Amino acid sequence: MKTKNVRELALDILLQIEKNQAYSNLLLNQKVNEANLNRKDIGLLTEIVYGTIQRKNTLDFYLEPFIKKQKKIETWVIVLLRLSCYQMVFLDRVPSHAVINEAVEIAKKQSHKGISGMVNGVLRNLQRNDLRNLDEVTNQEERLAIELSHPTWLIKRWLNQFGEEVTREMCQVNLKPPQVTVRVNQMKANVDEMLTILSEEGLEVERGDLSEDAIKVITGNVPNTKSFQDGFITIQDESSMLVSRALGPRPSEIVLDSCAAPGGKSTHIAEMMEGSGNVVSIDLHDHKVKLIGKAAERLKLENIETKAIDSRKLHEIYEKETFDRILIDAPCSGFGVIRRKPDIKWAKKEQDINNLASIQRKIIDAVAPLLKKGGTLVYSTCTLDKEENENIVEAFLNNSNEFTLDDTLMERMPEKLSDIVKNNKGMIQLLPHYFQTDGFFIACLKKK
Ligand SMILES: C[S@@+](CC[C@H](N)C(=O)[O-])C[C@H]1O[C@@H](n2cnc3c(N)ncnc32)[C@H](O)[C@@H]1O
Repeated sequence: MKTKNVRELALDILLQIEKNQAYSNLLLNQKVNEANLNRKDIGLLTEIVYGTIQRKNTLDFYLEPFIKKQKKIETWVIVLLRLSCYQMVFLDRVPSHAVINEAVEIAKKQSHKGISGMVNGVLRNLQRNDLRNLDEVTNQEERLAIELSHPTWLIKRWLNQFGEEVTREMCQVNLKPPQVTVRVNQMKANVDEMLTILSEEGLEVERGDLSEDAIKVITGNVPNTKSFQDGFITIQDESSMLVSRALGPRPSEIVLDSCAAPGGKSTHIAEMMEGSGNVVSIDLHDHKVKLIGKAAERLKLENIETKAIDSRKLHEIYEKETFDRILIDAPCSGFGVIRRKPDIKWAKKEQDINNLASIQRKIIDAVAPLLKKGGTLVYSTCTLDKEENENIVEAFLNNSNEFTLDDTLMERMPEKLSDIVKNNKGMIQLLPHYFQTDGFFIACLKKK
């Protein structure tokens, strides 16, 4: 079989994502491994795939005048036009005529002459004409949705909850490539030692901005390092590291992680407990539970026990007041991680927020009785919407006289955070533009 070039691979990946058959990050990794590309091509492929998904609304706005007269255009042709338009408008390393020639060649391979002629015509028109002006769009929400390439319904919600300035900043951050960070396994080394070791392994690294265990990786492939393979580090975003800090586990405790896969926080908790006590890591899906086991094995952590169970049923399995601490890192809409998984913003629908909120509410109700008196419960999500965050916690508190918000939460958080984050006593909403991290919500509750 003839090997495919970067743009053909990009078309395959984008088409599968468009048909909702795959997640961008997983599919990209899989294709990169299969195609055996060099570093430069991996960079270009990543940039085209992510950029085209991120800017989809804007690209469609630019293309629309040139394709509106066409009868029915097949999805693959739209995707090919989009990825070509992305390169012509947003990348300056490839000249437009080369982008057009490549697109025409791909269209010829895939179909008959009429289609390649149409692709050629549309892209040449795009090249010859000035880009369409956004002022044509008078509705503020629709204009922002096109300019910042997010769905209009999401823009509306964010404008309501955060106002225009913050909405703009969050959307801008979502159009940038994500930062890679690693968490140092403090049982094996400290951050200073790891900065030296990782540099010696050829990575360009810096101390993290926010979390005390974090190192930023500027360049280099983390999974290929000996440090990663030997369990000295784990890939994790800095804001995600703060969740286990909020929980504050201590050696020898019994901790429940009720939505644990792939194990980023369970392994952090187990490290903070210095390998002692017991972390009970639950996830709904058996195949995902296996990932927690794999991570624990790599980190040589023996204090993690994994089980595939629906957390909404945990109260039927465990006795009341079994655990010293409980983490609910709930399934959520993921709008805090759009930089990492840009397809999320197109795949998720507004109704999903209500459905997720109902699951979140059931999980918190089911696991709260399992916490010992005086124990700590952390509810977290990697999303930004009130309905999945504050509203869940407030509704739970309104129904329970056993729990209160923990107003000592900020004492366990980095000092930098108190300057920026509005601390609603025991609740923190970390927005992605504050420190260029993932967006996270963390609420810390105490059982009386
Ligand atoms: C945000 S992710 C957890 C990430 C994890 N805490 C980490 O740090 O690596 C949410 C997880 O909840 C799981 N999940 C969804 N519904 C669940 C349920 N009813 N019971 C248990 N786990 C559930 C999903 O499979 C998903 O792995």
